[in-house]
Amino acid sequence: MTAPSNPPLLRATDLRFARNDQIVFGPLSLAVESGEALLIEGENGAGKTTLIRVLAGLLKAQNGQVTLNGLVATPMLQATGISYLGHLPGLKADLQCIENLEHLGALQGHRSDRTVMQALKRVGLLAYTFTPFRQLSAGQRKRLALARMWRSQAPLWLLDEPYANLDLPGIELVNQLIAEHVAAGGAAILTSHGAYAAPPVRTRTLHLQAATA
Ligand SMILES: Nc1ncnc2c1ncn2[C@@H]1O[C@H](COP(=O)(O)OP(=O)(O)OP(=O)(O)O)[C@@H](O)[C@H]1O
Repeated sequence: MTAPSNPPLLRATDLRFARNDQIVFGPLSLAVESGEALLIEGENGAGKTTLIRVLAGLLKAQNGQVTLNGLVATPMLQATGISYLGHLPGLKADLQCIENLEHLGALQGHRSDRTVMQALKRVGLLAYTFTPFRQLSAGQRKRLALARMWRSQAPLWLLDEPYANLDLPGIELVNQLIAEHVAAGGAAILTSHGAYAAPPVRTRTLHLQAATA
């Protein structure tokens, strides 16, 4: 008798999303398991952001189902199981870097073994600890969003264009963070409009093509 295998961290089945009767993607199915990454590729407008927002529970698909660890996704399961890094980083313009991480950690929970200062150091922002978010460059903002994700307890990371605005060390940082997270049993789904970077881990690729109405 074979041992039952664990369900994937996330499985999407027959997902289809349309706006005003115009299909954006689908129906499509995908899964990501503990210990791997899934790269969603596609040109501008192919629907990558839309798909990742559906997976995060920020948009509702017309058809299909998303499960997390075999359970139908609910807002509660998505809030605890998923850490989402989107184009808008969800950080407060008037708060300092340290205040932003403290605020979000208190609100969303955080790993007890990762302090705010460790997170700022990890992403190369120690010198900006007391700088208000609004004064950060685009790449520094992305780094702060990565610091929030690094402290998160969620096993599944959803990263929308994580390499955008980052210099080469920043791209390497994203890859290292994903590699460590995946090696520790987590999983990551990330989007990219070009295959100019990919995490150095077991990675599956899904190619999205803009749907023609
Ligand atoms: N709020 C919106 N209202 C109407 N249409 C939208 C909205 N957001 C996106 N779209 C459309 O949905 C399609 C998919 O957009 P999406 O942002 O998911 O693409 P993408 O693959 O992430 O593109 P990019 O690589 O440029 O970020 C595009 O045709 C876009 O114009």
